[in-house]
Amino acid sequence: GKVGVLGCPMYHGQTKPGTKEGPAALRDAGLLEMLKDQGLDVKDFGDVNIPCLEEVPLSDLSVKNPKNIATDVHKVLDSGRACLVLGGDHSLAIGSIYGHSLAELDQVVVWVDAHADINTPLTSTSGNIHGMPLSFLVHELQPYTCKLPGFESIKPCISAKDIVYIGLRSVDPGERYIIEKFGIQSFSISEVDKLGIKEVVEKAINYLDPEGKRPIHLSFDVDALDPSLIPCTGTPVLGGLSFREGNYICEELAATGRLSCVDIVEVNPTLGNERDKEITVNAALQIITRCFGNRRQG
Ligand SMILES: N[C@](CCCC[B-](O)(O)O)(CCN1CCCCC1)C(=O)O
Ligand SMILES: [Mn+2]
Ligand SMILES: [Mn+2]
Ligand SMILES: [Mn+2]
Repeated sequence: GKVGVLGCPMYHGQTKPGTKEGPAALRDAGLLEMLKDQGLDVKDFGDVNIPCLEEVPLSDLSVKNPKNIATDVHKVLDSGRACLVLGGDHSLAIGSIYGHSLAELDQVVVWVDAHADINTPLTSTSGNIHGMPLSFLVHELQPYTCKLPGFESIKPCISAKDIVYIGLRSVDPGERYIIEKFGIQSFSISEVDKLGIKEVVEKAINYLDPEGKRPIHLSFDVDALDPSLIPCTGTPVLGGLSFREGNYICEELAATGRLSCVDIVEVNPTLGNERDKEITVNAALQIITRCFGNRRQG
């Protein structure tokens, strides 16, 4: 398989700037070599240009950010490669999902996360954009939200029925209302406990794409995994997916042969000591290799 790797050192979606070190931490730990060692044709497209907040007024900045990300993701996909986006905080998904829609109109989205990330600017209690990305992208939500200055270039591009959540365990009241109102399919951690990860993944894929022909966008927030596996992330929530469950999800999505774009987000190497960083980066690297065909059978 052919993979294009895009670093996206986004940190403006939340208050802990260390997420801008995420791409470097994954590359420095040997990500590209690992992917090549499993037989992939890997091309590194470098980092998206994320202008730093200080100099650029927010309005220009947000126009540029999602646009840069969307443009670069579109370019990777149009080069015939699957796109691997290394975050950076989860606000980057505004750009990566929009960019995916420029290359493939009928993508479906698997959102693996402890959080729903679908607050609108009006329902958010934190004001952090990494808690809102889906609200900019979902057609049905547009009458209920507001356009942030500078986000004009981002058009909603997915429908509520094209999203499935896996791993939810920290959902805000406004998000719960939105999920119920638009019938967004979600498998929370309690459903993972009840059904088991095999049935959750089967149901998720069959719900999104029963005919098995639509490109899949996996937006994987590492905080979906248990904090013991990912000590270096900004918004940890106890009782997450096990390492095996996380690996299984990615192996099964890769096995469809339609995994077109993968975001790996919210690695923040500055949170925790050297050992914590090593644990976090190693877990993230394993997850990434499963997205591109490497299965645990050895
Ligand atoms: N829902 C939160 C967290 C978003 C996490 C973003 B992700 O998934 O990309 O890491 C949290 C809201 N917060 C929860 C505790 C009580 C105060 C509000 C928010 O800030 O909107
Ligand atoms: Mn195109
Ligand atoms: Mn999260
Ligand atoms: Mn997230």
